Amino acid sequence: MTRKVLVIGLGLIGGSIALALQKAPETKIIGYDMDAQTREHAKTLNIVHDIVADPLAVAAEVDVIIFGTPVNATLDWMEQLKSWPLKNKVIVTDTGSTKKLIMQKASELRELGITFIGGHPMAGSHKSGVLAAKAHLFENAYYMLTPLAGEEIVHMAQLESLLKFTHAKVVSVSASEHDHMTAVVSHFPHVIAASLVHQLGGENGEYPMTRSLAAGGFRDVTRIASSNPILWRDITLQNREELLTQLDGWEKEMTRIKKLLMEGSSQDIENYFAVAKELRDELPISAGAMYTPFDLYVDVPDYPGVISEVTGFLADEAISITNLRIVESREDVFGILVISFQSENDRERAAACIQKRANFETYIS
Ligand SMILES: NC(=O)c1ccc[n+]([C@@H]2O[C@H](COP(=O)([O-])OP(=O)(O)OC[C@H]3O[C@@H](n4cnc5c(N)ncnc54)[C@H](O)[C@@H]3O)[C@@H](O)[C@H]2O)c1
Ligand SMILES: O=C(O)C(=O)C[C@]1(C(=O)O)C=C[C@@H](O)C=C1
Repeated sequence: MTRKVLVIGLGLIGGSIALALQKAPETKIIGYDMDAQTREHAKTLNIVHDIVADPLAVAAEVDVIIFGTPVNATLDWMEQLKSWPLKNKVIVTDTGSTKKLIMQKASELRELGITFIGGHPMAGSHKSGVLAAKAHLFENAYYMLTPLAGEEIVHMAQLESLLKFTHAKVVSVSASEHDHMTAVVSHFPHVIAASLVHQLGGENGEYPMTRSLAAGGFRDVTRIASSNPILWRDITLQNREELLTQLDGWEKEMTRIKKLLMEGSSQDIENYFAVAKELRDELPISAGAMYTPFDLYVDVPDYPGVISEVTGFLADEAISITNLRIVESREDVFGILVISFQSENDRERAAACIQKRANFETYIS
């Protein structure tokens, strides 16, 4: 029997989930977005199998509903769900970056016999919209589920059996743990990134050249400030308390730095950066769209043009690469070229292509 999945909100996240879940057997993905052009793109780019102009039209026949909408819009949809003619066994979930308010609303749905299990894939990008969607966006990323207390194991298993096609690492946490942890690693850094950009904006009058000098460091630290403001407005409103707690901690940290700058010895200052470096270097490797673990090591002989030769082979076979670097660890006539790919499949194709075309040895670290 075909399982029907309705995805509401077909932007970066909803579109990526829809693409990933197309790999699930006997599963039909139906999409809805409030934006007509997004619906059109989703259909022509085959992001969904079918598109509807009104989700209510298919509500009674779907087995799973996934919200890929900004978190305040998700709350509105959850309210509307209460009066929809849903299947008894429907499982409803979301992808939103905040969970406490959404799970409060989920308790109201439970009273009406509707199963809602909160979800949040910890991968994304500053890009938004359906055109940025990618099937592999969640590969190896954490995917947090926030079930209500006492959620039936069979419901969890049903949802996980579908989400496994995202190739994410599914974990369960409570809604309040979720909102605390994401405030630390995602929501508050977002506020800081935006504040740094505002601070740069303040330089425009007297030092207009400053913005032209914003190179790697500033760009790395502020990339996320280019995200969709509506998304972040909603996240901030829903996780305001945790953000205020983070802000208190940040103010204390800034006071510590101020004291360090005014009174600290050069050793104190060095220690401050050394401890930060150690903590940062120990972070587990990130997954998701920006960082992929799909590196291929290639032993390449040291002659001019060898790198463009290798990348040319890959281009000939339409294998896209996400990053490229050379490891300078040896001094003999070979070097190690490290090429990153978006997926396991791309890496396997690349290894086969390089071995066939150049017979350079390839290996995975
Ligand atoms: N961007 C990220 O990095 C990221 C990562 C993980 C989770 N999330 C969460 O995923 C959700 C979607 O984020 P996104 O990055 O895909 O945003 P997006 O802006 O790319 O897409 C949102 C989509 O929802 C549609 N939409 C907005 N309001 C709607 C409504 N009321 N009804 C139907 N459609 C509506 C928009 O037209 C758009 O297509 C958010 O809840 C966000 O918190 C985002
Ligand atoms: O990589 C980015 O651009 C993101 O902002 C992704 C990011 C994050 O902060 O890590 C943003 C919001 C999400 O809810 C999950 C992931």
